[in-house]
Amino acid sequence: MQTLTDLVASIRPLDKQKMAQAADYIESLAKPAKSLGRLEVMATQLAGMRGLSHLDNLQKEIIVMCADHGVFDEGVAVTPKEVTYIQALNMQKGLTGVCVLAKNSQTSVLPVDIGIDCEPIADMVSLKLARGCGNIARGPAMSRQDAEQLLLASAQLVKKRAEEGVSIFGVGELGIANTTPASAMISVFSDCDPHDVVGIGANLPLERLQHKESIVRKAVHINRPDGNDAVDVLAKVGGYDLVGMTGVILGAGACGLPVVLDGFLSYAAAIAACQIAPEVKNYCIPSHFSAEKGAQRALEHLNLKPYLYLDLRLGEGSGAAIAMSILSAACAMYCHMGLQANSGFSLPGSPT
Ligand SMILES: Cc1cc2ncn([C@H]3O[C@H](COP(=O)(O)O)[C@@H](O)[C@H]3O)c2cc1C
Ligand SMILES: O=C(O)c1cccnc1
Repeated sequence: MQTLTDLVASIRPLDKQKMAQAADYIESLAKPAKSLGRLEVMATQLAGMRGLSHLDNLQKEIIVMCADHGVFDEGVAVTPKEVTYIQALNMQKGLTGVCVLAKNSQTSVLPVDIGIDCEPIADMVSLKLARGCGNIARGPAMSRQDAEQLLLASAQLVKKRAEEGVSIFGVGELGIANTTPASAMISVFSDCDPHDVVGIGANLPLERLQHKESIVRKAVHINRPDGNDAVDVLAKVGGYDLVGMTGVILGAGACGLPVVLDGFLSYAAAIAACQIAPEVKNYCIPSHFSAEKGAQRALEHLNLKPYLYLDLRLGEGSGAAIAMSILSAACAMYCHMGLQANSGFSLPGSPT
């Protein structure tokens, strides 16, 4: 994976033949046809991924990209900036929301310092180029070169973890103020006014929402990102964590492995990833419908239908952690259910 072009080229289409075989096999299980609904669709999708030779004993991991944002200085978040660092330490201790939910679904969590405004953190994977990205209300978040370097480094990390046995990835993030750049990215990609996508993030008081909208508008106006060039959008109005998430999504696709999305921030990253490499969409598994205002618009743009409606708006990968149990359920169905033939009956398929 030397260049972004190589990375994109290594994302292959799903294997249609294997998917057809899997669909036939699922039809032969001891149940009415299609009665396990979207679990069947999910198992069929997974069966088409070249990185999964069978759907048994899958090792699940959520990579949590942690970084700070210069735009924090514009008063777009109520949380103290140090909370990014403090919560990153809590990730290591297993104390965050994503950690407990991931533990509950037998999933590991890998926090990555991709630009927290702090000294190096002992025993934490680091891809850090700088302590926080630029303030997008005054200039670009980072150079295009830095964005490309971080995309490749994040994809490389996924490849390494896949070689070490991880077979299902999830994406998460931590970065106080990051709903501001994510809103900017989504408004550029879906060509809509910031008013339609800017939400309260981590509880910004409603009376400050207009200010946050105006900062997003200013960021887009000053940087003039090209909505048809996702790397330009990431570099100009994104952030290190959002670039890292995009790299994780592309990296999973390049390994032929599924990547479970999380909430609002992951939607922004997934839109960027799908624009860079449209084929990667087949490897994306949506998890939940975020309660952040712009979620609907982002998911419509992605054309993905979430599995869970839980009013989550935490981030970190918390929704991905819960959805890992759904992936395990789809695999359990596929690998362990009895067959109609072995049970002495045969049912007609359901009408399509
Ligand atoms: C304690 C705490 C833990 C979090 N974990 C994730 N987020 C989430 O909220 C932040 C984005 O919201 P905003 O743009 O309004 O700052 C990100 O860190 C995101 O991961 C948290 C936020 C807080 C306060
Ligand atoms: O949807 C999310 O993931 C989200 C929403 C608000 C704040 N942080 C994350």
